[in-house]
Amino acid sequence: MSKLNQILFPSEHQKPAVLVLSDGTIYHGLSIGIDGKSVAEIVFNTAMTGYQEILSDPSYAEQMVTLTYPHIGNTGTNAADNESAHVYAKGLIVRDYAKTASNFRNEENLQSYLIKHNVVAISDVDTRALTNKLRVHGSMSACIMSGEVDVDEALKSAQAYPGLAGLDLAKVVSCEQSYQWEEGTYSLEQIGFKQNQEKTFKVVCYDFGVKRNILRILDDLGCDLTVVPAETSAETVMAMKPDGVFLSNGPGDPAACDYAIAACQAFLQNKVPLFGICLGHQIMALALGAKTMKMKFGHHGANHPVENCDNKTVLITSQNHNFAVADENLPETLSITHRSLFDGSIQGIKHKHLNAYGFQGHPEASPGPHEAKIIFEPFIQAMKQESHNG
Ligand SMILES: NC(=O)CC[C@H](N)C(=O)O
Repeated sequence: MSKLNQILFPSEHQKPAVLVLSDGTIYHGLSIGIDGKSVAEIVFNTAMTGYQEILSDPSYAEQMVTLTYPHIGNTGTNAADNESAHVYAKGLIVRDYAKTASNFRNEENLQSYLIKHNVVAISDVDTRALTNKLRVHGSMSACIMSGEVDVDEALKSAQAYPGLAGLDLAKVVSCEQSYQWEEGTYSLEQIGFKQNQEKTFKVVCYDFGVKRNILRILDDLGCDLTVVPAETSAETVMAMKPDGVFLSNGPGDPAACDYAIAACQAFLQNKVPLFGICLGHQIMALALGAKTMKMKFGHHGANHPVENCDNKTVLITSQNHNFAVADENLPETLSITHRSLFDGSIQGIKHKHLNAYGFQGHPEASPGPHEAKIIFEPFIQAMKQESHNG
């Protein structure tokens, strides 16, 4: 098939697909992925761009994503925009799949990308009605079936799915072996990733499902990065003599990651500068004695306003979380640095006496606005200060 045909007619004919929610709601549509069945928790994401980065964000393991932006597929996909080596989302739900991908960076249309990565996906769904339902009722289990469709079986599967609470997925998606990361952020001028030579700090990054753009930003900021598997002990990491430890984003319930909470407590005891993003922030909070809770429908999007509690400035942030640090019984040693302007939930914390910082949103964006990049600064400053102190 010629490239033009591939773009205009991504499949010979479109097969039927169905999305069934655990409350019995049924949406019929068309398959834009593989034939098959997928069962997971369903969430909605309000980002207007970045479907490829969303699909390849490991934090979406065991979730299927409905995108509220109606036209999906218009910019195609490319190798540079993957946030990891796989697609982790367990399904994709869209309103209108764009059969023509038009972008100078396009390498492969979304449908063949989905098929290549074994994703079940459905288009022609009333995603506005679906999102309204999820907002009112909260997250639910759901099943997508495509190709051969059996609504009764889909409903049974959706209702049997237990949900995310209590699930430790960080160690499932984590890397198997440690590795060095040596790549900066993407430069449109260079049409490629920056190669930064100057490395000032040795940082060990716990991979709970890390997004590549976090590593790239840390690389830009002068960090010599060693990425380690989720279950690496604190002793192993301390033996590497890091200037700081970074705790990544990742899927699942933070309270189930007891090994990571224990490692984090050891770093706090040893006064190693710590910085956690999303799951990493939640794990750090748990290590410090805070509690986490499951939210009604979470935060997923690239347009979430977050207030800096000190100076009352607002950041528009990228978000993807279903759990949050609870206000109740927050230890005295922690101060709240940021709150969501949507629902008031805790979005940032710091320890009052140690160099330990957590941010609930995704300051690396990808997709999303870049203004939250300043969130990396306190960690970098803490490592600078520690190296001055000796
Ligand atoms: N993006 C993330 O790191 C998500 C953290 C956690 N799994 C949550 O859903 O809240």
